[in-house]
Amino acid sequence: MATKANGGASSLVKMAQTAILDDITKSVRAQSKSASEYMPKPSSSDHRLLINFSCPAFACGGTLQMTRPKQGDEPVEAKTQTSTISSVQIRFGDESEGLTATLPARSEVATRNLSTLIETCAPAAFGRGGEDVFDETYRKARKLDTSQFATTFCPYANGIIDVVAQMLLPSIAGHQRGVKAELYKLNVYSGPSGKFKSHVDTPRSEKQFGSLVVCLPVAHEGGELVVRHEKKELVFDWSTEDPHAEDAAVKWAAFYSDCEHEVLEVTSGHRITLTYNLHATDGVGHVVGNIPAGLLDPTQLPLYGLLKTALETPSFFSNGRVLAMPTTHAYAHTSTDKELLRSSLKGADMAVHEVVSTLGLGCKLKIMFDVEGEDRETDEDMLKTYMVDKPKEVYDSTGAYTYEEEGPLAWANEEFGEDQLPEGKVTWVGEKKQEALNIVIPTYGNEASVAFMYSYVALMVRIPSSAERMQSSSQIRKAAEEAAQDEEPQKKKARNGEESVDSMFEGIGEDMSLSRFPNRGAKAEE
Ligand SMILES: O=C(O)CCC(=O)C(=O)O
Ligand SMILES: [Fe+2]
Repeated sequence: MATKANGGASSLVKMAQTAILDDITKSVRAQSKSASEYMPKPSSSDHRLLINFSCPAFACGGTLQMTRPKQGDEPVEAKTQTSTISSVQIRFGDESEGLTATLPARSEVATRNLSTLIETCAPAAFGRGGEDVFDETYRKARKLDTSQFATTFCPYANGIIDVVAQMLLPSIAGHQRGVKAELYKLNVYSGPSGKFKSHVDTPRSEKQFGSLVVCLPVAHEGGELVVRHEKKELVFDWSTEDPHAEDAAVKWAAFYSDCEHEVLEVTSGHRITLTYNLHATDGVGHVVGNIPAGLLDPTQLPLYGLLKTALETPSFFSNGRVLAMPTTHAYAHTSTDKELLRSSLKGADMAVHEVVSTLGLGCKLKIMFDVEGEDRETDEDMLKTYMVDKPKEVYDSTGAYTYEEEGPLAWANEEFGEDQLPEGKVTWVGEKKQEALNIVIPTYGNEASVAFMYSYVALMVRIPSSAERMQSSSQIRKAAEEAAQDEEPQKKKARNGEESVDSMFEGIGEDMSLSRFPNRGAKAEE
């Protein structure tokens, strides 16, 4: 009997545990959502970067503790696990008579300047039906535009942006998207009755995915920020009685653009916030082809001068050539990728790509891989290096080779001898650093189609014949000027990525990027 009773009790315990675990699982699932739903509509060029995101929450927030100023020789306690900040300064006012409000306001002057800052702010409007509206029953606040103030507060320097990037824009396939925070307003909600009723922020760019609110250390009561998403609600209560106290802090919250949010009534004091628009960027590691015009000047890279001089020399491959340049880095891709991500080229490989693009030369990426085979003539074992455009042409969904020798492969041979490539049109530049890598890393359980592998790549650069070069040297100059000055990166990318038919690339790849040289396929334009 006793045993039975115990057994009953333990199974009840088990049932309870299972129920709790179920609840936890449901709650985690409910918090998890495809970030693509929060992202702007993908453009054709970057849609592959948006798939498979998952995000843990619709909002996140935290605290930056204020450090007390040191008293005399007093050592400051090292709080290695806590983010700290000593003060936030806001400079405002006319150029000739600008003032600085230092927060927390710990002196008489600072308190006076804080009052002047608040008085300087103008009533804040909100958008209704496409118009700016002033209606204090809906929004009672004052604001300064970014043209009217500057601040020492930097959400990058204190790590907030890193946290936001990781929480709200997790990486896919090793591609971490970057976050650009654009300072938008300084807002003051004063008690009694400062507020901003439920609204959704107006996105200010296609890539805006969220907003960041930073609450400065100024005494106030009330004014909770409530962020809602699908019947869930997060409340950020930043009221603080005494910003001089030990626990004075800067508080922050970030949330997705589609989240409805409101600022509840401030009952006393002043709730002062900095707001930022958060935009997704391609992030470090994915800038090639998307570099804003002028930010990187490829004509300053040593390779530019060398290659330009070579192109101006008539005897340099006078009949035209393809230069095959093995990359110095290996690149990740899945076994089913349709193409390699040009934008992820890095270091020297990125430099080569940018230089040849600026010089108007077509540039194609090909995956290299080695296969053990037999020399047909001597029957000897040998390692053959093949090249292929699309990973899916050579790997099956488990990451294993499925190539066919008669397929879309170009044989480069183990010595990288130029004669082995179709019609002797290719010259290898530099050395293949090591055997092609094929590291398969199963990323999501046994779903082999998303396995990753790293491959060395060859940058295939098209050198036009000297006749073509002569004809177009003025165009090269123009192209270089455009790239250095005002050409839209998208335009440049579109041109480099466009497909064309080029006899020089027959057997090497059917979709060689378009170059700026006129003697190309029908799509050439300049
Ligand atoms: O100050 C806040 O907490 C949020 C303000 C806000 O929602 C806005 O400025 O759009
Ligand atoms: Fe808002």
